[in-house]
Amino acid sequence: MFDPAPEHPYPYPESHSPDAAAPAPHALLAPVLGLLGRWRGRGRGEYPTLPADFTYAQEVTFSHDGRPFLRYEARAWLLDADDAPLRPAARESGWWRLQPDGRVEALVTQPTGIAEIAVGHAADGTVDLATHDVALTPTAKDVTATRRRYTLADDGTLTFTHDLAAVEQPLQHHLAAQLRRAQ
Ligand code: HEM
Repeated sequence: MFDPAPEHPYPYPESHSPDAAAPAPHALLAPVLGLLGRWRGRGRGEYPTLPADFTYAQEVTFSHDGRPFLRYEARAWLLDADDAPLRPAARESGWWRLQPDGRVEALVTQPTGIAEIAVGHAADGTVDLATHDVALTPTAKDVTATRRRYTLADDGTLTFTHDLAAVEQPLQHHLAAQLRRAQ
């Protein structure tokens, strides 16, 4: 006989903001407290293998459940010249494991068959993550490295830049976006 589990005893959805009722953020999240929540904004992208630059919008969410890691989720969609949505673009999700001294270990997976492990540092409103390892499914594009930088400015703008080494190209600019808190 199936014995159903009791309802999940911990708050769901996970806490999005530092002042949410519960749970309290873990002390190791201190360097990334300013990122908690949902962000939305526009960006531009390019890569030497692509025929043209592109403009996109993106929504990014950082949440926590009281333990020393962030849940990370990002969804992008391409925009046409009139700001209208063209089609869904990259999405990814993962975990940022905060270590003492602001060190960060991140695990990020994408539906394009790419799983990244990145390491870096969070301090003073900036998070800088660079590839430690990449695993690819058999049909994924050949991504060898990335670098992701998030910078939170005093005016509340979160700037994101993403460098990419892939398809035999060296590490170089792929994306830059500016995000603001979304409701
Ligand atoms: C906001 C997030 C992103 C957007 C809007 C974006 C957009 C694009 C676009 C429009 C293309 C051209 C192909 C297509 O039309 O689908 C592309 C290609 C590509 N992107 Fe991104 N991308 C994003 C994030 C990423 C990330 C996180 C990675 C890898 C970690 C990545 C790796 C690649 C690769 C490998 C290609 C193929 C290049 C080629 O084969 O010539 N992208 N991206």
